[in-house]
Amino acid sequence: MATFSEPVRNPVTTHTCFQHLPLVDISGLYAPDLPTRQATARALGQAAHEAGFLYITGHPLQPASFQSLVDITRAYFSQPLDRKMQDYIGQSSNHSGYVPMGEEQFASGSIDHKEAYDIGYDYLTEQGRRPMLGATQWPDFPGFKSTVQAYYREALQLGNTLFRGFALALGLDEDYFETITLNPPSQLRLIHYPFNLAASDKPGIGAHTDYECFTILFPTQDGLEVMNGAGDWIDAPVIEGALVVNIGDMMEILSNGYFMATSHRVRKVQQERYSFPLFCACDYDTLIQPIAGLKPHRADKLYQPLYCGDHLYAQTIQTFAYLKKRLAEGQIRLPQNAQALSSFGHLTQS
Ligand SMILES: O=C(O)CCC(=O)C(=O)O
Ligand SMILES: [Fe+2]
Repeated sequence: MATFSEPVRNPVTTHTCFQHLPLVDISGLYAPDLPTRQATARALGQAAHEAGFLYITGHPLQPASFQSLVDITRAYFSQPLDRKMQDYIGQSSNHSGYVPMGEEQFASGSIDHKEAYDIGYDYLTEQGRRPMLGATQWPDFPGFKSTVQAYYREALQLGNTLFRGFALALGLDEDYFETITLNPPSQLRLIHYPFNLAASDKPGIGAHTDYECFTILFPTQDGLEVMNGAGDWIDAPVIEGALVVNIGDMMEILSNGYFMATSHRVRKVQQERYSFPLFCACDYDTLIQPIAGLKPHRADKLYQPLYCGDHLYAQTIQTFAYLKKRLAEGQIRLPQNAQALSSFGHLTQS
């Protein structure tokens, strides 16, 4: 296994030393009776507590939606770079568009060997637009918008069901998250890790936690690695038809450490690889702090309240080259309470 320069691991973790990710059939979250939904939520909650990462089956997304998404993404990325740069994310008003290789850098400073297209919530109302919430920059590419938007909507619906499951798992009202997930700045990324025969020890994507509440990930190839409670990297291979769900920074705060943002990275594999994370956030102005009544699970952490959109924006400013440049030139500022990269989960910056 390749060794990359790693941040320091925080020894306090709720995670077990799992050797594979747990798998939860979530079909019970769609059951008409509450006891079945509660039992499924308990399984979801246990997996999220002990591993922070799990496979889900029994979700309503269909193979045809996955296939259409992969086909249109492959077609889009096969265009020449100068064509894709016409959709460059740095020219959008709300952080959506094409992300060339090297644009995004995580804490280790290493370059990721990937390109991406970031899709936002496509918030078309004038009022309430923010740096990470507005009209998505769509490329002029036949079939792209309709296909990607259809997947986005299905996956966001699934996210709403998972929010209900997490609410039950935390002992809250099932609809606890409903009023704070009306127009969330939830991003869908289309990621392409190009074929590379010599790809042995390069990071496809460096170690990090996701910033939002949780992520719903559809990967087409192996390569994902997840850190367990012992600090070991565990392979999360593709399971046909299953999606991967993982806990992000904001769910760690909301749950008072019961769920922990979980570090992961992608090993560069020789095969061409696509992956599609949908990062499920709360509304932009939601104050993210431990939910009243939830007891603390991490003695080492006193969570500072922060606004959902501000946290996303702060982390994005610190990782995207075009925003780092604007910050250095004084055109933009970090939001108040901005956290350093890698402030959550069991990896913290040295
Ligand atoms: O490509 C993957 O499987 C994971 C991508 C990821 O972790 C991310 O974009 O945050
Ligand atoms: Fe991630």
